[in-house]
Amino acid sequence: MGEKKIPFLGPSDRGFQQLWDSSYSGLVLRKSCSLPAELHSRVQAALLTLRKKGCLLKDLVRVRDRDVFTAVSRALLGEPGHTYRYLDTRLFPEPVGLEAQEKPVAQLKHSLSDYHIQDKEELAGGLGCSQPSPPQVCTGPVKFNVTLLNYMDPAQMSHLKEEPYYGMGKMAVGWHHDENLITHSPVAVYNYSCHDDKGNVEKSCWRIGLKVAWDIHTPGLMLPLESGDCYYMRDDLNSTHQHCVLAGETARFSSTHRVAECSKGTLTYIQSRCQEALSNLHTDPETGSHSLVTLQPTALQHCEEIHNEVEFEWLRQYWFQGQRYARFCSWWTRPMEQLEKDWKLMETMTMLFLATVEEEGQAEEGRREMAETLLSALTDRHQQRQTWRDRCHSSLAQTLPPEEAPVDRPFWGVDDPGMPLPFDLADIISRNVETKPGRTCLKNVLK
Ligand SMILES: O=C(O)CCC(=O)C(=O)O
Ligand SMILES: [Fe+2]
Repeated sequence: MGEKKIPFLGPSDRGFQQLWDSSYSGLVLRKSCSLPAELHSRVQAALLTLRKKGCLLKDLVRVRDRDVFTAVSRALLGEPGHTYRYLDTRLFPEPVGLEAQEKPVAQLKHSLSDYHIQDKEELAGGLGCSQPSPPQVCTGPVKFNVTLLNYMDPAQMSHLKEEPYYGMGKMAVGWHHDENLITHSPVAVYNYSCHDDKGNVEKSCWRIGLKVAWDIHTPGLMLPLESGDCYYMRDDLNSTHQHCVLAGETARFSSTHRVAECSKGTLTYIQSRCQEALSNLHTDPETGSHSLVTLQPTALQHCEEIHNEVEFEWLRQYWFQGQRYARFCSWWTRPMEQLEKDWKLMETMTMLFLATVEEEGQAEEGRREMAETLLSALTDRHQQRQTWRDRCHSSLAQTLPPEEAPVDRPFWGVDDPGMPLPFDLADIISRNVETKPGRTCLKNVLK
């Protein structure tokens, strides 16, 4: 309040184009008229159908250790088994049942992929439809692998934050860099403002705000969007700049296309990690009893890391988003069951590991290291379980209808005979950091 704002320029300001060229050259606008009318109508119909089917939901994300609902409602479309992670939330795209709606969006994606302008001169032409020159195809084809759809109706929002630094107006999405992308991933965004009447004054239409990161001298840039317009963030624009979305007066969809960094974000990846860990578990074919193949500290550490990864990056992430996909007959149901089975075997592995470390009268080499490894993995697990419990039971989470409410899973009671270790690891941790005479405890080992 009363603070001095940094200037920003819009299209009607002098020096706008010059500022764009000099400080925002990775931003490219592609006017609505450059896409076929038929594609517009198919994509827009698909977006409206997704809204009608209730596929677009607000995410309960985490920003600076606090839970918040996104102001926009979202849906992730993507290749089966691929996920997209942002704001401590892993989104699991749901291909089943949405296919009819996905097709036009996939078509849009291809169309946006093909269009990769080399010539920045295009920009000037791009602002009007007068220059029909076909866009140049870029150096290499872009393969967008995730599409994040956004939707917001400002009329339904009781409160939207004011853009704080420049005074650009109300924000639907605050300043951010897009996360979890490959380096220099282009981001292509299709803008569909419902019932957009042309000739809108700047204030009432949807706009994009851009700023140079860590810079309070370069003026910000404000780009108004008409329905059907697309914009691209190219080169390193997403990492060197931040962007925000400024709300107009109408309901509005955006279809955002990106190249996610998914080396650790696919179902195949986590399944193979689980296999790696489980290769250290031997099951006696006669008795069915379990034992660890190797007690090498590095191998055990590796297993405990995978254990935490599958529990916190997959199982809890998935269940935290509740049953929201269940009504579309989730593609993820079976894979998640299998991951949970694998995870449960890893609980057995940790139990065996713990038993070895706590066993009396053993003086193996590497025991100290084993003890340290175990204690650090368990402490991490314990803290992360607590964080997920808190997230699941937060007051915001309570406001969700039952079918969307977060589920704290896996969870089990103190004396669940089916589980090798307790859910709450506090006792194990504390008994192993306390000195207890006559027992070989981690604390003793660590001395
Ligand atoms: O809706 C837009 O134009 C962009 C939204 C955005 O920045 C995002 O989803 O990351
Ligand atoms: Fe973004």
